[in-house]
Amino acid sequence: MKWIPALSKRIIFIYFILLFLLYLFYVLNTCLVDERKFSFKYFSLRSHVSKYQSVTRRFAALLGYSFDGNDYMRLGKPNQVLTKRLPDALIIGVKKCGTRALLEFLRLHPDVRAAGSEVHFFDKYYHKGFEWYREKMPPTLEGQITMEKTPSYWVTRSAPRRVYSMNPSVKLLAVVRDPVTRSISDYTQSASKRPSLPRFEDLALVNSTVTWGGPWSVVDSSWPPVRLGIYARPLKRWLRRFPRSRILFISGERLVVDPAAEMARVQDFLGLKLVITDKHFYFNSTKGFPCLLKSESRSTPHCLGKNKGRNHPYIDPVVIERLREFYRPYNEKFYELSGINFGWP
Ligand SMILES: Nc1ncnc2c1ncn2[C@@H]1O[C@H](COP(=O)(O)OS(=O)(=O)O)[C@@H](OP(=O)(O)O)[C@H]1O
Repeated sequence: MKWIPALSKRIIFIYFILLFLLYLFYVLNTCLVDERKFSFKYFSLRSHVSKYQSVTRRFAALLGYSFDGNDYMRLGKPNQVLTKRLPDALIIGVKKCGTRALLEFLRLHPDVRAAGSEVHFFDKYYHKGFEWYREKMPPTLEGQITMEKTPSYWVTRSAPRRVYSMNPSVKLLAVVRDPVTRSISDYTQSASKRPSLPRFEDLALVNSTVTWGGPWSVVDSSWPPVRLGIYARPLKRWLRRFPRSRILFISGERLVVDPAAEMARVQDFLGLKLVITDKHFYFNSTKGFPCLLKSESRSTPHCLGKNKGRNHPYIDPVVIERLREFYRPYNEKFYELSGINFGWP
């Protein structure tokens, strides 16, 4: 080996050291990406698995990784671990009351991460299990709140029990709105998909025969757009599982008129620092709704989609009045149960 000059020897030595370090990096990386693969590939012994799991987990923790049941996840900065978690808070309803607006506004907060689309776990996919549900959640850092919104939870009979079994201290948010406007909004959505739908007036009232006065029309409380506005019934079910202090009621009307004030209540309820303020909103007079100056995904001003804030059809005032009379006792009951008088006409 004398023929190799001293400098070249040093270069070859450094080259092998680098090669070894590269190999070490590869092995560690493999073990961080899939610890089972690591254990079987390098030791082929089942008994080694748990031992190496704990070793690799400890090592991963040192590097700022964490194991979420499937993968090791990490953020660029050390000690910041991204993990998918079950929700800490849920927007449980009510359909057509402003649930999307609430979620989009909440997403402006750096400490909130939310699933983009409705997950429907507690109503449709409960049989898939909590691991399935967790997979649907966005990865969060420790201290961040995981959320999702599915308005149909509000009226799903089994939802309160199921949500309770996931986490009895979960925080619940319910947006509510004048049930008459809500019913028209609900109808407008259906009519936009089915233009041949009968008039609102024809669906909201149903003929009933009373012995002393001939045919008479009454409010059809079984028609879903009407039925969903009876907020007191589902609330009773939620209150059987959760104390009232765990449910925040948000006014759909105030969310439009003064979004910053309503969002201040929401942030306080969720234990978040006040970040979302009036600086985030502007009123778009063409749309007739508050829109966002910027958001997590877009740096330019934008409104919610065109399916939010639709023009409602003209409804016969007589039918509106009939609906108001119909809802009045239910609204009173709802004010009593929620502890808030929403002042709906
Ligand atoms: N900022 C802003 N922009 C647009 N729309 C807003 C906003 N804030 C509240 N709203 C009201 O939200 C209504 C839709 O409610 P949801 O999002 O709960 O509907 S859904 O249940 O998810 O289909 C929607 O109902 P319609 O007006 O009937 O479309 C709006 O009145």
